[in-house]
Amino acid sequence: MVTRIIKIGGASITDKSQFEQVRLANIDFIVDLFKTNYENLILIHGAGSFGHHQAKQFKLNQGYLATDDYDKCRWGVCDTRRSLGRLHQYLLNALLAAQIPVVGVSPFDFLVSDQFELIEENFRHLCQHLERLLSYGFVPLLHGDVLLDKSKHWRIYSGDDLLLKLAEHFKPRQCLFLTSVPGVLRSDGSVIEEFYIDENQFDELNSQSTAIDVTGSMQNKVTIASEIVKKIDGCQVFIVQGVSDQSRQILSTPIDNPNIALTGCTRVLKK
Ligand SMILES: Nc1ncnc2c1ncn2[C@@H]1O[C@H](COP(=O)(O)OP(=O)(O)OP(=O)(O)O)[C@@H](O)[C@H]1O
Ligand SMILES: C=C(C)CCOP(=O)(O)O
Repeated sequence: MVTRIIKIGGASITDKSQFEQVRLANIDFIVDLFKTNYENLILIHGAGSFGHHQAKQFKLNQGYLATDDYDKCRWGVCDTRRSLGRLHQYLLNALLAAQIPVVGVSPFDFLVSDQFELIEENFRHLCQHLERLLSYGFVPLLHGDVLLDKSKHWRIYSGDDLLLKLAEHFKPRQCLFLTSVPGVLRSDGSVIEEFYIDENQFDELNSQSTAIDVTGSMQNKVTIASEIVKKIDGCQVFIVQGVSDQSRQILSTPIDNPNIALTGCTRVLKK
């Protein structure tokens, strides 16, 4: 049984406007949230400033295009994964220092797409591996990654997309997206506290869309969060600032409390 799946957004632990700039104090704050409730937990982290820059430079989310220099793009795959590995290491160090029995798991080692498509069969081995880790009491830490693709050589796979697939399989009680902003914001900057999937609209904030991102930023997050709410009955879904009182409150409230009511973050809901 999985209680929670949490995506630690790259924006919450790095400065995405800079190349490979980690925010160590933010990592410590977020790790502290899991110190006493890490049972049946799956963690995923995003790339932030460790990966999005290279992925954009080498256009990795388009796969390999015949017009591009193959060796250069292949190098981009290697460098993106090296960079992701650096951020992954920061998180592993902090989680282990907090006595959380974490082990790293890379989607690259398990998932191979075809024409960017991933089918259920692709996830079988990964999910079996995660089930075994969880049954032994480990906390798996996965991440957004580069995947190999049978037709296009490679693709980018967001931690948000991975969260949806794992949620479909494990049917957790709660999914959290920790990020750098309080939640889904309106164009005037106020937070949409209850985002109803069939009613609310997502407004892209132009002023905030300058950070480098190849996986769709908040818009993709809202789409994924909506899919989870649609597909998994009873799963609480929040988009919340990683370093905030709200994230602390959510993670210190027993999961069985159906009346968890918060201000200053977004809960994604269906009517
Ligand atoms: N309407 C909006 N509401 C909230 N954030 C928005 C909105 N429009 C754009 N954004 C941007 O989306 C960003 C969050 O998406 P992003 O994908 O960067 O988060 P993340 O998951 O934490 O990072 P990563 O993808 O690196 O893991 C915010 O930092 C904000 O700048
Ligand atoms: C290699 C990359 C850029 C993975 C992106 O994953 P995300 O930050 O979770 O969207």
